[in-house]
Amino acid sequence: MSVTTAEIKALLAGINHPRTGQDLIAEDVVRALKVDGGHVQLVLDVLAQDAQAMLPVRDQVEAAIAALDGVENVSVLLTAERKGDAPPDLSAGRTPPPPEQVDGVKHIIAVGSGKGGVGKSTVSANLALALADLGLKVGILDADIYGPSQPKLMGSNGRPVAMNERLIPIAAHGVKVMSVGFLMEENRALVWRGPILAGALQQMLHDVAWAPLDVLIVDLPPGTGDVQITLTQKTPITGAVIVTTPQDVALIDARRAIDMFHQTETPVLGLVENMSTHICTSCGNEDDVFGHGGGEAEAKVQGIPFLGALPLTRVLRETSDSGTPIVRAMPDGPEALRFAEIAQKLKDQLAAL
Ligand SMILES: Nc1ncnc2c1ncn2[C@@H]1O[C@H](COP(=O)(O)OP(=O)(O)OP(=O)(O)O)[C@@H](O)[C@H]1O
Repeated sequence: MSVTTAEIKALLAGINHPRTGQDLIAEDVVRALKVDGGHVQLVLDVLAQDAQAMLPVRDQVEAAIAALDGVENVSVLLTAERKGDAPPDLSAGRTPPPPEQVDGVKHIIAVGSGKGGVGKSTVSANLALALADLGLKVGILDADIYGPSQPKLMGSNGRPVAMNERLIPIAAHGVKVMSVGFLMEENRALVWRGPILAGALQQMLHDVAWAPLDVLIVDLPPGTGDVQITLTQKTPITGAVIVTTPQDVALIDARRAIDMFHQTETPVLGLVENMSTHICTSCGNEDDVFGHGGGEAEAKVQGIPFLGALPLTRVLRETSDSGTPIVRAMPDGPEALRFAEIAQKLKDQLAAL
């Protein structure tokens, strides 16, 4: 039997924070808890002053979860803001250094979402493959610190090797892949948030042998934090694609993400509504259970292009879990065709620039 989120939370409520003596749930340090069958993933996000003391707690949590019935593997990431790190400056009148071009990359498209779990990584991976199918040379940079999912989605477990002081991205399904997940493994005891993390992103842009690429898709973490802001300030981005689900709460967060891109003068290339409708596995019936259309309406209000809607289907999830995204696994299916349409719209936009 699979482990449940409630069991994990109960376990975390039995482990105390070393400084305050409160349990980890009460202390509110648990982030991004994900239970997917026997796979458990979570982040302990702590204050800088507690980082060292929390290292053994991270190990303790990992061991305790691993010992639960039904757990196949577990990943506990410890993150902290470094003391003295200045927050990114978004104030008007700032003079950020001029953005640095990424060698041999024509266009960078950032894929963002206001809210986690809306399918941003799934969309990034399939969009990258659909763009490659249109004849473009494509790369994916997975900058999602809280849950780097491209290695799993793209079925790429290889380790990038260095050549001439640059990391060679992993080739998967006809595109190049680099993930913060590949970097974390070496130093996974503690990941500093904030500028350190943003620095890792800069490294993945500039110290990776991407060239030649027509498009680099950057799969951003959800929300509007340091990574997103640093990327938009330090790198000339062609534009951003926002992924949302039709639910109101996701749309509110999508609006925030759009607003951040506007503030940083990053063009928004369009909005994708994911999990728009549900397609029944047995009968093929398309059902409006989530009230589809919210994304399209929001795009209209925001004055940005609506790129398309993707259904929620079991095969979409299964193909992602198996490491062969649906655009490759079922290239003639309805989902792949919708990704192809979205990719074509983006390609047309890029050509018109
Ligand atoms: N259209 C869809 N149909 C079915 N399952 C989907 C669909 N889109 C995404 N999923 C599933 O939903 C889960 C979350 O998707 P994904 O990891 O792409 O989201 P995310 O927004 O990148 O999440 P995070 O915030 O954790 O980075 C995954 O299990 C994925 O397979």
